[in-house]
Amino acid sequence: MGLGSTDQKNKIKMGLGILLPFSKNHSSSPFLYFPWRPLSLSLSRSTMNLIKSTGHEATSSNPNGEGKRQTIDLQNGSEVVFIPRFLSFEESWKWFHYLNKEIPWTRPIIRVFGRSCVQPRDTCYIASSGLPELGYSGYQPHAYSWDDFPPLTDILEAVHKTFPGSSFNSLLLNRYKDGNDSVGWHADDEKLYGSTPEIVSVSFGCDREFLLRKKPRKIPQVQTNKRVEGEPPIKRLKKNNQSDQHSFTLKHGSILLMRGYTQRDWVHSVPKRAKAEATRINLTFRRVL
Ligand SMILES: O=C(O)CCC(=O)C(=O)O
Ligand SMILES: [Fe+2]
Repeated sequence: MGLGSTDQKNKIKMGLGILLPFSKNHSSSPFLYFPWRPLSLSLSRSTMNLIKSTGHEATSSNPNGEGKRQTIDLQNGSEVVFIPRFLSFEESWKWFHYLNKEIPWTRPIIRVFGRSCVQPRDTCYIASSGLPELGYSGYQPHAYSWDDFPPLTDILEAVHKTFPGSSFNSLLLNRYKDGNDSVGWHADDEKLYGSTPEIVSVSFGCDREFLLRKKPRKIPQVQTNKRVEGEPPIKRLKKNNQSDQHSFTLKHGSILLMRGYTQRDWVHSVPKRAKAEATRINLTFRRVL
């Protein structure tokens, strides 16, 4: 069932709202959703402490610059940038409907901890020609061409404008049908992205929580009396503290960038959420070296 129906849209957790007919300029969606509640960014307190607001984002699609750009310093060369309203609601719905309908979504079989299972979300992969092939969890997605989906070059351009110096050449798309779909803890640390990849994530549809957690670091055991002479020190996992985890609510039209050593030192996930009853579509832009 598409998201064009009133029932489905009412399920989307963006606050209560009213549905108004779309103006004649907007062909792809019959409705425009107006939230009565302003968008708010939900972050953990530890994340709030680290946030530096660096001004308002004013793009052609968002001329009022309503979404504040927030830079979260994760320390040791890792950083996240979050812009809650990268695209307007209206424009984001157009993207949602286009992607939901036009992308050839598949739900592949992947291998996790040595077992085969159905990936708990739909996916599709687009890449510039001539790049090395992507593979993850024993799955090698077919690489579609950007020319197969011409509108996507518009959003790619907007992403490049928002993050000057970025130059993405591939896109992994995810579709979470409802709160039962998810992505488990992982880092996008495949060799083909290099040691400090920039990964940009644009979200459409249902709000979902995005979690970041520092990878546990092995430190030498300090209690030397437990050591057996001649053997290397026992390693134990350092306990994470509050600043080692962050939570973002990725709302319709938001954008999140991870950069620096975030993929080396942190893992991220979009966990299952019983309350998420509608579909979310996510675009992750990457640069294959
Ligand atoms: O859906 C998201 O926001 C994250 C997706 C993700 O982590 C990935 O595709 O590697
Ligand atoms: Fe990821």
